[in-house]
Amino acid sequence: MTGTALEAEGLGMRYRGRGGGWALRDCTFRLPAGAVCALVGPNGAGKSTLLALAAGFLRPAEGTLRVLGAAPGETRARMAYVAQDKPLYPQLTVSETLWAGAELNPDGWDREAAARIAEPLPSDAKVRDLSGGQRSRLALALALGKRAELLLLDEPMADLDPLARHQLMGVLMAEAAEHRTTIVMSSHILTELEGACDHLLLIDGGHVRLGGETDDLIAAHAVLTGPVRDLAPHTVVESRTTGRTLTALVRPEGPVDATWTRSEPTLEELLLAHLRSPEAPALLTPSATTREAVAA
Ligand SMILES: Nc1ncnc2c1ncn2[C@@H]1O[C@H](COP(=O)(O)OP(=O)(O)OP(=O)(O)O)[C@@H](O)[C@H]1O
Repeated sequence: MTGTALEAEGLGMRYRGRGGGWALRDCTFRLPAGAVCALVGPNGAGKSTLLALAAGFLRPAEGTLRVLGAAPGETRARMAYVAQDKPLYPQLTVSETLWAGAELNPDGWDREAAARIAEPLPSDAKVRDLSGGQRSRLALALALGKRAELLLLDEPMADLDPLARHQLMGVLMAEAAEHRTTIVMSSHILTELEGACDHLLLIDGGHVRLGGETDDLIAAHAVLTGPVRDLAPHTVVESRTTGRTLTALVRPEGPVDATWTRSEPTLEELLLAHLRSPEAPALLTPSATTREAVAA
């Protein structure tokens, strides 16, 4: 195994005052260093909680989370975290914010990377007068300027217009490729993730449902169409019948009978089928499986 960016073992988190409900529970997975990982799941799934735990802003109620090989709080200098509400100092201007970023990161500030992202912003404008999308751009400029090994981005593109989204996604991907930066990015916009992210972590109801390389997760599934009959021995994630035709998304267990018409699911089909079928067993590819889980 090469380096590990994130490794969770039995990770659980509950907020005080929530009547004992778990925001995350029994989460065990690994994310290799250098991965560009989409963190997906419905509202309230636990995505922001996981990112805040990784950033060291929350503490687990149970289990462990290692970030870049250490406890989360110990690696803050090596990672950048852009929270969902993009906290910035409202009274500072854009250029003062970038100046503060440079001052706070004297050893590794990448002025050019930050300036490239912040370039369309009015440099004299106060942060409090920026639009939501402009604030997102400034927060990303700070994150990239830090030249971190790990970027934790909570819905970074949500407020951005399509052109800005496209441009910034390109910058992020170039960053990841050039510096082998690990990126974990939560998003609800599947089209934004498809093609950009090589890894996927699907969380639902506080549990990890899918984890690993996107290509491997897709390859582990098949859409089968044919006359209605038993799908054994395959693991069925979701099936539906229209007249006499059965269509199912399965994890093939051994060869697939040639009487089925078989196709590869799209990423969206894979995710939606799992979200509609909470009883389908979780699947982690080998790269997402922790050492402990392998040993057990
Ligand atoms: N500060 C908090 N206090 C109490 N409960 C919280 C707090 N933050 C989150 N929760 C709860 O924890 C669970 C997970 O929330 P979280 O924000 O991590 O989900 P999410 O996947 O990021 O959702 P979204 O896609 O809506 O941003 C939810 O049930 C939410 O209500």
